[in-house]
Amino acid sequence: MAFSCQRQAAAGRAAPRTSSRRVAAVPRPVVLAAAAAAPAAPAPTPVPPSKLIDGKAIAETIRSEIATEVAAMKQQYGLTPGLAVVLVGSRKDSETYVRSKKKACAEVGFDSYGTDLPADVSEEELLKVVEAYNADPRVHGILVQLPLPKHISEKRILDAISIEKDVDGFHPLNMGCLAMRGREPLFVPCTPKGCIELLERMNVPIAGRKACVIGRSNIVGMPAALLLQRRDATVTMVHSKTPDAARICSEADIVIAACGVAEMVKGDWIKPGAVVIDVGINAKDDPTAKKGYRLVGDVEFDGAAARASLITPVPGGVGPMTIAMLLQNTLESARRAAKGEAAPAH
Ligand SMILES: NC(=O)C1=CN([C@@H]2O[C@H](COP(=O)(O)OP(=O)(O)OC[C@H]3O[C@@H](n4cnc5c(N)ncnc54)[C@H](OP(=O)(O)O)[C@@H]3O)[C@@H](O)[C@H]2O)C=CC1
Ligand SMILES: Nc1nc(=O)c2c([nH]1)NC[C@@H]1CN(c3ccc(C(=O)N[C@@H](CCC(=O)O)C(=O)O)cc3)C=[N+]21
Repeated sequence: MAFSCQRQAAAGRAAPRTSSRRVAAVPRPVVLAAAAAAPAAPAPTPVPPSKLIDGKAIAETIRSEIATEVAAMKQQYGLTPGLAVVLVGSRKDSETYVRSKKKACAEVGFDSYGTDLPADVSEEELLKVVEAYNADPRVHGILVQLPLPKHISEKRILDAISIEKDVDGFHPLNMGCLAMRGREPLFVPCTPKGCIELLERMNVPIAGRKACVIGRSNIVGMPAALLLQRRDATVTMVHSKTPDAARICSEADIVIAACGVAEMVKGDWIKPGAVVIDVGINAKDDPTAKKGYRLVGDVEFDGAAARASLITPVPGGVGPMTIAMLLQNTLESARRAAKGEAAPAH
């Protein structure tokens, strides 16, 4: 197979990178909840703002950088980046994510295209939709929202997305290039890319540090470990069959938690001074919350924050970065199209 993943300049590689600029100062929340009335029970010590990695603010900065580049691209090439989002079925969480992706597109000046299909759509029908977007020159990125219904082969659908429009970075050729030395993927998966971007924008050194990645999924844990390892961290991966996860985690300078188990990573799993990136998004019953639940991560926040030097909150940490990275990948794809870079044979 004549295939090259090597056209992308920098996304999967160690710094320096050109696709995003470092922010000089990261906006931090300034006001701690004022203790107007003393709480009846002792509340956990508030986390100092200086410990928080404000993913929401960093993602906003990135989105405004992207908006500036989109305006320039429109002027220089008369080209507007386009993202196609395909949603199958009517899972509430998927509908919410798809809505926020389309809104983010509009805010930075992208065109977005959407196809909503019923949960019982056939694999063949879905493939036709993907193929139509593959052939559409207005579309620079294609995202098929996961998970797909059981009767559809995720593998077959992800394989059908043109690697040049694979802004999720889930195609096996992009994944394979990420795993190989001397190769560069065309796109790096958005969530792990967002985790690394947070570390870099917070000036957290990665090279030579010990990292622990909890979870080994294709979309988060595995590519996160590969990205850290590409930046010369020594990475240990923990999964559901790992017998001594707490001990392994407690040796790490950098922890990326992506196991999908609410608040599994406890405070005493965290080495004092470590940096904690919590990817998890879990709904936890909370009768005091408006919706009857609140979002928590895979890390028990208060306990971990007491020991960490930096930690991401949930929500407002990795989630907004995932969307910012999706926009960044789509912009990069449009830039390649504008420059007429040759398509690799595949
Ligand atoms: N913020 C964001 O943008 C995003 C957030 N997420 C969130 O991140 C989390 C992970 O997502 P995803 O990777 O898709 O999840 P998956 O369910 O696909 O993978 C979970 C991984 O965690 C491992 N795991 C499960 N239980 C344990 C355990 N008890 N101890 C150690 N490891 C365990 C599994 O191990 P094994 O391989 O052995 O089964 C698996 O590798 C979820 O909370 C999800 O909602 C996901 C995508 C984006
Ligand atoms: N093809 C595909 N690509 C994906 O990238 C993909 C996917 N399928 N399926 C589902 C997961 C999940 N995911 C999230 C994106 C944004 C937030 C996000 O913005 N979260 C906010 C708000 C959360 C809320 O309020 O509901 C936050 O954490 O602050 C979360 C999770 C992308 N995923």
